Order: sequence, then C-alpha cells, then structure tokens
Amino acid sequence: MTDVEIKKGLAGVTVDYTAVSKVNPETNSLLYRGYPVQELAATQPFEAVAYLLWNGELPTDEQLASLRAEERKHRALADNVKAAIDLLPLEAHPMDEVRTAVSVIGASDSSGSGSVLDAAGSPEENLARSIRLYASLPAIVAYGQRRRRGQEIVPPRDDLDYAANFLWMTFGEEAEPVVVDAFNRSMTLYAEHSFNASTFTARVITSTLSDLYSAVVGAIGALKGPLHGGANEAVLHIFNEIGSAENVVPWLDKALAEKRKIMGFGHRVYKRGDSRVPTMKTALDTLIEHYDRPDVAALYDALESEFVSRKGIYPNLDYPSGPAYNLIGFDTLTFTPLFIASRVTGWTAHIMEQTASNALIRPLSAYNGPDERHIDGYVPDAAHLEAAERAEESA
Ligand SMILES: CC(=O)SCCNC(=O)CCNC(=O)[C@H](O)C(C)(C)COP(=O)(O)OP(=O)(O)OC[C@H]1O[C@@H](n2cnc3c(N)ncnc32)[C@H](O)[C@@H]1OP(=O)(O)O
Ligand SMILES: O=C([O-])CC(=O)C(=O)O
Repeated sequence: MTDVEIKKGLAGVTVDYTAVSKVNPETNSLLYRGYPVQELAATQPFEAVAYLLWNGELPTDEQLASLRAEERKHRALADNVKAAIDLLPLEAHPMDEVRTAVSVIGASDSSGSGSVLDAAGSPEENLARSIRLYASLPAIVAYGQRRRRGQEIVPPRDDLDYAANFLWMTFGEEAEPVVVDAFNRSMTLYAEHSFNASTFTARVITSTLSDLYSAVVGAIGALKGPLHGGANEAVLHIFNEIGSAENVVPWLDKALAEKRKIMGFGHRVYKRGDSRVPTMKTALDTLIEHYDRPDVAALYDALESEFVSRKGIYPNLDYPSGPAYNLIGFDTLTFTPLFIASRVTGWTAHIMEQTASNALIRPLSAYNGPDERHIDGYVPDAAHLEAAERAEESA
C-alpha cells in the first residue's frame, strides 16, 4: 500500500475546464452556456437548446430554421439501422438496442471511414455528425417501443417540431400541446450536466482521438446503470412495487432495513436538492392534472417526504421524470433511451470541446496487489510450454 490520497469515484476532483455548462450546488443552479436551465426549459424548443450547447449561443431565427431543416432530413429510421434493430431479440433492453443503432450509424458514416488517424474528425464533420445523431435518435427510440408492442413503424412528419414529432413517431397520434410542452421541457432538462459519468466516459474515449460515435456508444453504456440514467426506469419499478401512497411507510421500512438504494434520490454533486427537480415537478404536475391522476401525486409526495425526513437525501431529476414519462405513455424500459435522445446534445458538445483542447485522459492508480514474485515452481500448461520450447529452438 502507498500513502497517496485516493479519491474514490473521483469525488470532489476537478479534472478540466468546460464552457458547456455550470453545475453549482451552492446556489442550486445549472447554466447551459450561461443561461439558467429553468429559463431555457420555459421558453425554448429543444432544437434551440441543442444549437446553444453546440454553438455557444442561442440561434437566430435563420439559424434555428436551418438546424430544423437539417434535423428533418435525418428523422426517418435508416433501413440498415432498422434491419440491425430487427436482428435483436424483443427481450433486449432498449438501451442495448439504441447502443447498437448508434454503432451501426457510426459504422455507416462514410466521412468516418479510413485510417484511425482520421477518426477524431474535423469540427465541421463532428458538428454534422452530432446533428445527424440527435435527429436520428427519436425514430430509433420510437421504433423500439412500437416493435416491442407489435405495432407498425410510424414515419416522421415534417410539419411537426422535434418534441411533437418524437411523440408522433412513438404513439402514431398527435400529442396534446400540454403533453408536447412537458416532454420538450424534460428534453431540455436532461440535455447537459457537466462531467457526469456518461459525459466523462465520452470525453475519455474522445481523448484517445477516437471517433464521435465510439464516444457516444461508450456514453450510452455508462448512462444505462441505475446509479446514473437508469434511475428514471428504476423509479417506476419502485412506484410499481409500492403501489399506492398508503404503502410508502412499510415499504420504506423494509427497503431501508435491507439497505436498498432508493432510486431517484441522491446526487454526487447536489446535496441539498437537484436544480432541475422543481421545473420537472411542475411539468409532472401539469401531466397529473391533464391525465387526472391524483394517485400519482399522492405516491410521489408520500415517498419524497418520508425519505427526505428520514435520510435528508433529496430527489434528483429522475424522480419526477420517471412518472412523467409513464403518464405520457412511454414503456418503462424506454425512459433511459429518452435520456439518451436528449443527452446526446450535451455529450457531443463535450466531445467537440475535448477534441478542441485535447489531452489524453489517463490517471494513475496505486497498486495494492501482491508484492513482486516469480513463476518458479508454478506448473504451466504443458502443451503451451512445449510450443514455447519448439519456438525457441527454431528461432
Ligand atoms: C440523472 C442522474 O444520473 S442523477 C442520479 C441518479 N441515480 C439514482 O437516483 C440512484 C440512487 N442514488 C444513489 O445511488 C446515490 O445518491 C448517487 C450514486 C447518485 C450519488 O452517490 P454518492 O455521491 O457517491 O453518494 P453515496 O452513494 O456515497 O451516498 C452517501 C450516503 O448516502 C446514502 N445514499 C445516497 N443516495 C441514497 C439513496 N438513493 N438511497 C439510499 N441511500 C442513499 C448512501 O448509502 C451513503 O450512505 P452511507 O454514508 O451510510 O454509506
Ligand atoms: O451529474 C451527475 O452526476 C448525474 C446527473 O445528474 C446527470 O448526468 O444529469
């Protein structure tokens, strides 16, 4: 053992600068390129937020129209992506489905073929790839849900904005404005959160001068875990287990006695509540009213107040998002893929930032295995030993 100080999980370690977003637990605020996320969620279509994250400024009308036109060009599910998804078992987790789809898109991107020396791509290529991925993901997520339900694919509609079209492709009917608005807000809130585990994964992969798609595929893998993005799915499993508000106390007694983590609560950075929760909770309340589901509000409030009063640990964004996506009609397993569709904007903004100011990310470790030892006396595989001796003789 050495006496170096180990920061398990890199907790509290600042590893680089970023101009993409600022998470401030002291003021409980989150800024995207300087703008409070609450203001963006209340006033901007998700397309404008994506533009902001990539370009550093909100778009002019013309810039927004041009991004929208580009997004519409890539909305339809590509044949080879559909074919790859169709090869997967229906029981495959949708996160694996989306991860596979992104891999196929990456492998099919002709601008990325050739030598590994060209993998990282130019800023222009990477912005174009980012837009294509962000535009392609709704069709992938929507198709996944429809195929698991045995429903036909729904082609995109050019007359709908991003959020409305996403819901159209998923459900095959036009969503009510109140639902589109809540969904659009959730997309904005999920878009970016500095050096969270998935974004950091994307930056690590990018730092080797690998390509944008590989970085996004890795980020999807990191997002899947229930300590990170998978928590929005996990919240619904917990809600289903509890059933209704009156079961919260006995359920929590047992869960805490078993030392279970209560999904949707706690955060590595925010210790006094997640800056995004009030905005998402308001969106959830609108949906609860729209769908007339006071039972959801009762369960939500009961679990929150009981857990906070016992543990002093507050809800994170996944807590209100899980029930909101459930009310909209998304299948539970689709919740984290929705997170991907949004966060791909933040990931790609970070990938471009990392590329522009790169240093290979390679920390040190402190060794705590056995002291140096030698293989004398250890009997190796006889056939391997013979082959090695023959190779030595013939050398
Ligand atoms: C969008 C997002 O990705 S937000 C995060 C989504 N993840 C979740 O909701 C999963 C549930 N939450 C957690 O597991 C944690 O709060 C994390 C992983 C998010 C943050 O973890 P860390 O900052 O590493 O805090 P850590 O896990 O060390 O928790 C500190 C203490 O609080 C406890 N704690 C933290 N969160 C929870 C929780 N949700 N349920 C029960 N106990 C918890 C821990 O058990 C630990 O207790 P101990 O000191 O007695 O061992
Ligand atoms: O910041 C984190 O660690 C997790 C999180 O809330 C996010 O990625 O949105």
